[in-house]
Amino acid sequence: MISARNIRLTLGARGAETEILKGVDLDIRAGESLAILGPSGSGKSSLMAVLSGLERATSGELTVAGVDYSSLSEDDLARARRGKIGIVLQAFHLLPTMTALENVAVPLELAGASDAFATAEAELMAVGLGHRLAHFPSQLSGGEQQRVAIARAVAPKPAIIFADEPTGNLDQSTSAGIVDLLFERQKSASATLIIITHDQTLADRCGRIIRMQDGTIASDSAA
Ligand SMILES: Nc1ncnc2c1ncn2[C@@H]1O[C@H](COP(=O)(O)OP(=O)(O)OP(=O)(O)O)[C@@H](O)[C@H]1O
Repeated sequence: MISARNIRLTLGARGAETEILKGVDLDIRAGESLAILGPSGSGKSSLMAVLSGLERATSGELTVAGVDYSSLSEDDLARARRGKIGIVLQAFHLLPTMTALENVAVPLELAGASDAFATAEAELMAVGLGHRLAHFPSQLSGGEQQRVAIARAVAPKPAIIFADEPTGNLDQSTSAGIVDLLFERQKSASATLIIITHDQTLADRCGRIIRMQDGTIASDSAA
């Protein structure tokens, strides 16, 4: 599903560049669940940004879901990503002026789905929010907002779901429910799941754990 060879990422102004990813090699099979662990600043979010097509690698080869990302422009990357990749972030990034239903349905509609609202409603029911469709983000708890974000990420039936610290802003019992949901939705969509986390218990639920250290993969093992 993902094949990365010698991925390097350098960011910053000329003369003050920082090499953030220093030659990452990684293969991820379809349907795998993978946790990315590592100290703050080791490059986890940067690796996710490159693998999900949000950021272009400075050099290296990258194939995602059969598409050669290394040769695509930023615009083509955005097109390649659409519908194929779902992203869940720590800060839920819901649009405050839209209801829960609209937050899930509108991106589907923009992507051309004819049954966007029906699909969005079904996804929100699946994450236990059938009774909160007309609520705005400010009227939802943190855990509920993250459920909406998961429904939004999964609704287009992406091949890959990325989650960056999906429970970082939630208390422990809410987190457990969110993690259950992520794995359940992954199974139901037969998607590949890649989670960045500092939580060893969450990592242990993934089939595979990689550890980043200073822009490289320091270890890669079955959980
Ligand atoms: N635009 C940028 N320009 C220069 N350096 C950057 C830029 N973005 C990130 N960095 C640096 O790249 C390094 C890796 O950052 P990254 O966010 O990928 O780490 P991380 O492992 O996800 O950390 P955390 O666990 O704290 O989120 C950090 O040292 C960061 O300061």
